[in-house]
Amino acid sequence: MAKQALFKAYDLTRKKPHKIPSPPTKLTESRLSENEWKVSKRPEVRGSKKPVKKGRTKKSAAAAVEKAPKRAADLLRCKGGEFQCLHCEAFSDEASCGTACYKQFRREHFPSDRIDIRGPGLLGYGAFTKPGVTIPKGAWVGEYLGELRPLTADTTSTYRFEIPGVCAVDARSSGNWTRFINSHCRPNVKPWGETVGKRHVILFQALREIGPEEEITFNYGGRYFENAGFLCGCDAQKKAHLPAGAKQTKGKKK
Ligand SMILES: C[S@@+](CC[C@H](N)C(=O)[O-])C[C@H]1O[C@@H](n2cnc3c(N)ncnc32)[C@H](O)[C@@H]1O
Repeated sequence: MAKQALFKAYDLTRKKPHKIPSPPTKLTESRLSENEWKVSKRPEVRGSKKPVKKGRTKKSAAAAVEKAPKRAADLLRCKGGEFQCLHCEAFSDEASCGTACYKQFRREHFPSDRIDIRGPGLLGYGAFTKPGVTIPKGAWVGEYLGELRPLTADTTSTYRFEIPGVCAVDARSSGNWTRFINSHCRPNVKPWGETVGKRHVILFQALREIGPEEEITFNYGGRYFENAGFLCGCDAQKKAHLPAGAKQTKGKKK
């Protein structure tokens, strides 16, 4: 896959391709805007909800909310002992599980030479398996990477995924091939929120065997299309339509 081709994108609203300025392929620690975090509510890490103590002044509660994280990557770190690592199956307070688990999981599951980015087509660019590549049912095909942002910041990006209670991963201007996965009403992968090496991750898993040169898709869901203000244009139906499983919201159809 040519490096340049990776970070072209298709803007359906302007109906033309554009290039993304800075494409770090690693989950980024850059662009962590202190101000963005200051105005946001501090993300609440799952399982770490502490009741506000009686007698705590409004001022000190506000100070806790305004403290920005030192590094974006720290946000993904699991706290407490209730998470089980998908790789080593240890619970997160056990010493054996950590960065090594995450690295090993990535090496084992995500060989980089399986995917091509093709397009632009009707839905812009898309992610396809390369000729000769077959992905078995149940395989982990990739991790959704991007900039880590507060849950409350800029919810308009159409490349935004939420890790509930943790933060949002926005692949609008950086990410990996998974940012090119289009939506389909008969998808072949599904996103999961998982824990690998004491880290919150969003992983895609094959729902069935995926053959060579097949487009990789998942169902973005009704809320995505409702927020984005357009209908699903996948080829499961002849006309633009509500995505499979979504309920019609009165007056929203365009
Ligand atoms: C995460 S991006 C996928 C990659 C995008 N096609 C590109 O070229 O960069 C999501 C955007 O792709 C387009 N898209 C993906 N699936 C679609 C679908 N089923 N119907 C309409 N637009 C879709 C929309 O523009 C959407 O905002």
